[in-house]
Amino acid sequence: MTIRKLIAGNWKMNGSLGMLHELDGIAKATFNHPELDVVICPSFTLIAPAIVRQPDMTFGAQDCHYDESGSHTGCVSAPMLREVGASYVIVGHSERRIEQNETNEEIRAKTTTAIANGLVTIVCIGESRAAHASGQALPIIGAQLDGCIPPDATSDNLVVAYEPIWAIGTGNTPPPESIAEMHASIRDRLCLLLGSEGKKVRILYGGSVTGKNAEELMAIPDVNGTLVGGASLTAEQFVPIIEAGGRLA
Ligand SMILES: O=C[C@H](O)COP(=O)(O)O
Repeated sequence: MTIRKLIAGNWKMNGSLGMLHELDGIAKATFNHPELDVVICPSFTLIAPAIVRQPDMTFGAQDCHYDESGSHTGCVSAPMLREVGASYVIVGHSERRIEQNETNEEIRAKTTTAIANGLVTIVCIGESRAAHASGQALPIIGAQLDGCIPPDATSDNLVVAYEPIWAIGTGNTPPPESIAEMHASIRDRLCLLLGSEGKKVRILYGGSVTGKNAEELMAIPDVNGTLVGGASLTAEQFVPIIEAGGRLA
């Protein structure tokens, strides 16, 4: 089965109005590769201006609340994201799990609300360096999937991103055979949780993806794209990743 690849850029708490010109080169590469999906997830404040700059590109957010509205100072809801034109949302990124103490239960609630509001939801999972070193990665990933994935999610509205925490922003990536083992295990779990839909859900790899390693990483079985942090911030670094995806599509 061929699964359409997704290249997602997570700008994290970076970027500014003055940097949106980077989207021009990214858009050009995106439109040259209609066989791929490309999404940029800037900060909340940049989503609307990014859409004004490149109205034909796809944009997402980096989080949303599990309630649709209410007394949650400083938070942003899924309907608000849809209203400004976001199509995707990332939930459960390890930086939020660690800094905001987000639990699997909250992440599942956010995923349910995001999907109900028409957002394609990228659920992040990944093990710590300590868990990796002690051989606990597989059970931890399994528990995160069991805890975070709503039972009625489908391949149209759910994406899973495997990001080993120790690979994020470090320049280190796991060996290809280890990524292959992890993605195969995630695929098996998704099939258990979602039945035949689990066979089609896109599983992204994230953690120190660059233009140099993207093709090798996306050639690994069951790696259906990438979630890119640092290298998504400029066209110079992100376009080669889009082109790598295009060569494999
Ligand atoms: O969401 C993106 C990931 O945390 C990866 O970040 P990175 O590409 O800077 O390692």
